[in-house]
Amino acid sequence: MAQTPRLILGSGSPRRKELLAVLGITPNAITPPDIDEDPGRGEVPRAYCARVARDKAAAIAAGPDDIVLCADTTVAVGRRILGKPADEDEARRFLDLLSGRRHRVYTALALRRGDRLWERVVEARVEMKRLSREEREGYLATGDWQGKAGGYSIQGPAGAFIPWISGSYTAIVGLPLSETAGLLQAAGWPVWRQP
Ligand SMILES: Cc1cn([C@H]2C[C@H](O)[C@@H](COP(=O)(O)OP(=O)(O)OP(=O)(O)O)O2)c(=O)[nH]c1=O
Repeated sequence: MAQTPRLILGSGSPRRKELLAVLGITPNAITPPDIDEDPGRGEVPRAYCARVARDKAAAIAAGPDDIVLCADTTVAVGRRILGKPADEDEARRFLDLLSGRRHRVYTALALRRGDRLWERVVEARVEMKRLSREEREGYLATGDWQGKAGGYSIQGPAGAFIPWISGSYTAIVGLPLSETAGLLQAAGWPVWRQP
């Protein structure tokens, strides 16, 4: 029987580690990628997100038989890309943009094993209620916006601002479990191995 390959989670996101753990998967190593996440000129959100996930997977050092799993989550308002806010002011501007409207959240997966690559982009739609000043400032004061694409996290206190989603909840949190399990299996990781 073929040996189980090593799995490297190429992500410093605690959410991605926790979501993998939901599948009973503990990676053999966790290596946060160090790449330039600036969007290129004219780059549209979906293509940007896919490209960043691919760049992350390419940047992680791994053996030829290791599986590298990387992801990127991007919030999009029309053609506008909202990444992780640099500071509270930027988070405030993002929330003002998102308040009272629907936006899209893309999470791109990139799995690499040697020179083979498996990719998926998962799209979800999210509605944020119209925020009062008190809600916005109260949320910003929690600090939960830090390190979150679009300046909010649905699994945190900002969940109180999200009355409706369409698509995968786990994709919004940062790792779509259905597609992740599918790609891991395609790359040779026994997700449903019997103990
Ligand atoms: C929209 C949204 C994003 N997020 C998070 C998921 C991602 O961690 C983060 C987007 O940044 P990413 O660049 O996708 O990931 P990261 O920098 O946290 O980690 P790494 O690149 O090392 O994998 O936003 C939530 O946790 N909840 C949400 O509702």
